[in-house]
Amino acid sequence: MANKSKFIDYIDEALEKSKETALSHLFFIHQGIPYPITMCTSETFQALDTFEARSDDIVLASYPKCGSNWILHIINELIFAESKKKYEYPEFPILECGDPEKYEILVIFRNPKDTAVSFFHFHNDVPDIPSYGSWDEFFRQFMKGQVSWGSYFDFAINWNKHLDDENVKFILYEDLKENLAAGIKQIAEFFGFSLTGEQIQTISAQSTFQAMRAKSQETHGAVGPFLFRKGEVGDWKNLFSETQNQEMDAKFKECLAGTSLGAKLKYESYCQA
Ligand SMILES: Nc1ncnc2c1ncn2[C@@H]1O[C@H](COP(=O)(O)OS(=O)(=O)O)[C@@H](OP(=O)(O)O)[C@H]1O
Repeated sequence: MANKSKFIDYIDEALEKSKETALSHLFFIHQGIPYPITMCTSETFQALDTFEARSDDIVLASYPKCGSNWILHIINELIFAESKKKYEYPEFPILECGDPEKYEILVIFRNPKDTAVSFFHFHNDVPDIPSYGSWDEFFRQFMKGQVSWGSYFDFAINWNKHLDDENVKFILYEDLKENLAAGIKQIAEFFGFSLTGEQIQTISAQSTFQAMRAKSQETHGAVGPFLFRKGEVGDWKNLFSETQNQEMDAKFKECLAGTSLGAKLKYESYCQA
């Protein structure tokens, strides 16, 4: 994250607002989806209606807690390796709308159980962000899609329609964990960056959870160590009850069984093993 001060200023401001916000007052609804009033405004959505992308823009789509900061870091390193230019964010780099046809889009997914657990910890660990009464309460809201940025499953159902589009590249968090260098190579190839094996190895070393967590205060400010919390696959086993497992398994089946995305998420390996 190059232009750190603006990036961190934005996060700090959102945290400052969160301090005075009760969970029951956290959301405003835009087109049926809850967004946190501490980070999004209806004016931003309105302004984005007339947003025009440049043909070489890169767009990343992610449900919260699926690894968006991980991918942003990798993209920055790839751009730096290719062009020797450190990308400077003029603003906080999250766009909520726009015409996806104009971009090459990376979409990162993570299994829904670990995503929910990461999301719960973020709310309840960061002192200034409104907490849920318990994991069970968060789980109920997550399953109803009544959390910030709405339903994981609706997000997944919508992206399932676009996975095979030419301008879309799917990345799975768990695959990246399994083989970071291979994932970085695929991302580089998708964007047409021609890097040496050595450059890919260097970026891999800088993109491990430990390396990013060590720099998290510098890159993300006070929230850094909470954002880069654990970075593991299977942490859901520490919180999910048997009933919650069954409920999530049934929801996955209902929404994604037999779909292209359903297969790509490797649910049996990461959520049932
Ligand atoms: N390098 C690397 N390796 C492995 N895992 C990583 C990495 N970087 C971020 N993470 C984990 O991604 C989770 C946060 O996701 P996001 O960055 O999408 O969060 S946010 O929605 O922008 O708040 C959060 O997951 P949990 O640790 O399970 O909470 C981060 O730790």
